[in-house]
Amino acid sequence: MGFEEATPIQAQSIPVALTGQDVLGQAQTGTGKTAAFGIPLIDRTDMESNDIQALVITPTRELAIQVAEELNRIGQVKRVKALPIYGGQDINRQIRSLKKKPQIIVGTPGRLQDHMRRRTIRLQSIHMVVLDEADEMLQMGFVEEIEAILSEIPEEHQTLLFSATMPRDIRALADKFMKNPVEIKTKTKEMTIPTIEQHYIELAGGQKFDTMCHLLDIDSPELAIVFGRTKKRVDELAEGLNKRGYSAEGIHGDLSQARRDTVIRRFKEGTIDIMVATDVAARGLDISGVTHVYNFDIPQDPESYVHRIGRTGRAGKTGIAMTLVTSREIGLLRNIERVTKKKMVRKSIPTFNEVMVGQQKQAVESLLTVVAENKTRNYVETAERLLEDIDSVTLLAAALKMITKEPDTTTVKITEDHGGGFPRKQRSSGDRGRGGRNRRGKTEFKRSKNGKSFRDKGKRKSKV
Ligand SMILES: Nc1ncnc2c1ncn2[C@@H]1O[C@H](COP(=O)(O)OP(=O)(O)OP(=O)(O)O)[C@@H](O)[C@H]1O
Ligand SMILES: [Mg+2]
Repeated sequence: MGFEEATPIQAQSIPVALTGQDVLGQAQTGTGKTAAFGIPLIDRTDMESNDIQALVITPTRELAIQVAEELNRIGQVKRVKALPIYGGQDINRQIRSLKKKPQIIVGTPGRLQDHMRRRTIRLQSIHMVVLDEADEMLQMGFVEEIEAILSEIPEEHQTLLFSATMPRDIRALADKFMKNPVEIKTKTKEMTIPTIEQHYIELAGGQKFDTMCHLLDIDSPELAIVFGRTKKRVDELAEGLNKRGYSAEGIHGDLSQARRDTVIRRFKEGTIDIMVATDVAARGLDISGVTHVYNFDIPQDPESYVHRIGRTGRAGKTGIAMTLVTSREIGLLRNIERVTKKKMVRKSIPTFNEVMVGQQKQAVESLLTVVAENKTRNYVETAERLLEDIDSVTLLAAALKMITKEPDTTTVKITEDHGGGFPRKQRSSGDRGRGGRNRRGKTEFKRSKNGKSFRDKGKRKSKV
């Protein structure tokens, strides 16, 4: 895979996990936790057996796909097969793939339970379980589902639990699901990666959109993720950015899985360079080339912040994170700083002049590239003729004006947002917050005509 040395979390976890002990592993975003649990999983897979031997549970579908891909890369030589099983994908197709005897399943809780109910997945031979982003699954209220899944797994199994954040209540989960876990924490003062520059701008809600555009103009990110608080805002933001001439697409839990897959693919290939997302894309996603993360809306809790900005600055790369915050939300920002033990640098709203400077810089770069290509012969005669009447500075300035993208002022309306202010856990059940994920629990339990539960479907939809 081209890795030259193990990252600290890998160096510390792999030997312990290889002995079969339970591991509770915490290390910053982008430091290779997937391989930290993936290498022991692959190593401890018995190729003589045709059974499913390991189960990885992830909070989102995209993460299930990505983790399965990474496990397949790690297991390539040994020929270990990992299969992602997630909601929104044709279940019959998954049933067919399950018949091909993968040794490892990577799944989201809801769909895993679907397969358990249909008896299309056998968990009786599993001896390794990984909870990736364990604290998020706890936060999303997946504990019951995970318990139900684990109850079908033989008592004798190893559990590996990983995340970049381990809030205190994760202990309860660890106590519930693990046996004397070895706790491995890579030593760092700050919870965030030092190579990510962290900035914030304090502004009024109504200034956010223009400011966002100006930042994009100045920074000209290679790939950027813009996080919005709700699905509706993500839709409006993506649409607004397109109106202003940026190539952006939104991703959130109300879109079809096919659409979500398309957005991720187009973002990875660089067909679009801005992905606007809810927290559905905050965890675990490893997309190279993400140079900037913008929190159009400040996240509700510090963990969410850590994971969101961790989509940049991965595997030793640098990154820039910018958070837009209104004055009434400044408390949330200070709380994030306190928990991450890292101060964000305050920036001011970019001025028109700064935007112009940024845009002109890009225009000059394009111009100089053309100069370097040395293919302007066909234009020389015209240029010389023009220079007879107009002085060179005026002429060049006019050409620059033509190729410079001046700030676009197309009117864009983003619905005012009154949602911020409380951490997720404290919010009331009517709050739309993170896609209504807290509207969960038994009250939503419904039965369809054929007796199958719709509950998971509804829950899953609202969560991821
Ligand atoms: N030993 C290594 N050397 C170099 N790169 C590595 C190494 N191990 C993993 N990577 C790469 O680093 C990137 C980040 O890894 P990974 O996604 O596992 O991070 P993570 O710790 O799980 O992050 P997050 O907390 O965001 O989920 C991946 O592209 C991975 O292939
Ligand atoms: Mg990860």
